Amino acid sequence: MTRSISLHDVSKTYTRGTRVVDRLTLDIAPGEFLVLLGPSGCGKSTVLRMIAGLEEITEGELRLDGEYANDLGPAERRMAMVFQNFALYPNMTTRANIGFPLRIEAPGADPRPRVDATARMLGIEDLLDRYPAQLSGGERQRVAMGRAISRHPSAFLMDEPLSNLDAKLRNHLRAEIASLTRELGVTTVYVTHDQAEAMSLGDRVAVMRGGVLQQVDSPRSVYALPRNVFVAAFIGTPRINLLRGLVRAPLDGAMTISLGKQYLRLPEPLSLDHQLLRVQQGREVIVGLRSEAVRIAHPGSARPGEMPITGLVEHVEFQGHEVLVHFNTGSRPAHVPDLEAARPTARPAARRRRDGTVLNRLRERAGSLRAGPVVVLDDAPEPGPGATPPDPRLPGDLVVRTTPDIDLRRGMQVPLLVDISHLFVFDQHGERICPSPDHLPDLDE
Ligand SMILES: Nc1ncnc2c1ncn2[C@@H]1O[C@H](COP(=O)(O)OP(=O)(O)OP(=O)(O)O)[C@@H](O)[C@H]1O
Repeated sequence: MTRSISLHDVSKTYTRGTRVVDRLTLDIAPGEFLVLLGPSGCGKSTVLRMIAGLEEITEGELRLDGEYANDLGPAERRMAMVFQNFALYPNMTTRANIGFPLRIEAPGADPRPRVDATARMLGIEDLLDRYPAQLSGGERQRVAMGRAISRHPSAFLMDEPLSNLDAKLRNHLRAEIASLTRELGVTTVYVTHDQAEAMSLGDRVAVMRGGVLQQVDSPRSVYALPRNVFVAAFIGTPRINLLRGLVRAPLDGAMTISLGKQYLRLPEPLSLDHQLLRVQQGREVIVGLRSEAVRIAHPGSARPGEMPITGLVEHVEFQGHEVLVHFNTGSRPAHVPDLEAARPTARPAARRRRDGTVLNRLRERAGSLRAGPVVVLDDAPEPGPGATPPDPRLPGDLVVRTTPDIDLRRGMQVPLLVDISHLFVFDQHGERICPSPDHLPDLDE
């Protein structure tokens, strides 16, 4: 009943010739809950609509249970879609709304038993005689879910189904959706731009940027082993700290990563990961530090693997159960484009001219939107004297989470310990190099 969904090299080009989904390959197992996650406009809904049959696939293949399915009509796919705007018929009661797809599917058959069973499952039996206008947002969404479930579909396709609801209700329904889909064991593809929602719901999370799949993995893996800085920055709250660093690996001294005025000394003996960093000697890299990698403490209390730096308090964000402290450590933050926007920013004209190979020209002509490297450090402008930071709302270069009992004020110089075992290093293009990727880098490169 429930089915596997495979997309192989699937692209979508709308009439204007822009590729909004670019060579996406994804295998979704029967009964799996897969979340498509990414910023607004990155192509998530388009992927969902191609799976549903509501949008034609420009290139590539869709397979349902291994069978070629590009040309199947939406009804033949036996999938149910739930949208954010619920789309209930206003002139029908809850009973009629839930029973509607059943009446279309099997005219003449009595939909009551299935409608009643569905309403029982969702706890909405007492709402069966009400019209949508007489229901709250959460109740309407439950009815919409009921309509999707009653047909016993082979897959659920959900497009931001909770985004119109308030935070409390969203959390509640999120838990309901998770347990319901698990109970039914139906393959589910769920679209959201909310990383917390993706992490709490998905068996796996597929992160997209500019129409291109960046990584598909378990929530734990996308958090702990993000493939690139985009994934690292998109997932996790507070957002990972990304600092520009320089690897120094003298033959006769300790290996360090300098962060502007300070440096992190890598503990000896060097781990295999850190030994591999030697090839980056003299190159700029991006250091990623999640909030659990840094704590406020004196060097004397350092545990093995923790290295000291200091930070100047620039801003203290009180959040009740915790405090986020924004420090200035004298390093330069690395900025990741596209985190909120749809498309990778266009590269500067001068650089485009230099890259004018036949392949690149052909690619451009084909209207390809294949998202390029996430960050190219040597393209980033050097801030001149007196230059304003790119995001004036976020002072400091390092945000550290702490308990509310520590009294910190702007202007204080504070000792910090960095846990090197939680250190991420990304190369100039934003690809993760430490912890090392599965495939070791080509040292001759
Ligand atoms: N019918 C269409 N014709 C032309 N362009 C379209 C069409 N539908 C979507 N697009 C464009 O395709 C890109 C991807 O849109 P899509 O709705 O798939 O993104 P999304 O990631 O789901 O965004 P959101 O979270 O805002 O819904 C966007 O740039 C959008 O403007």
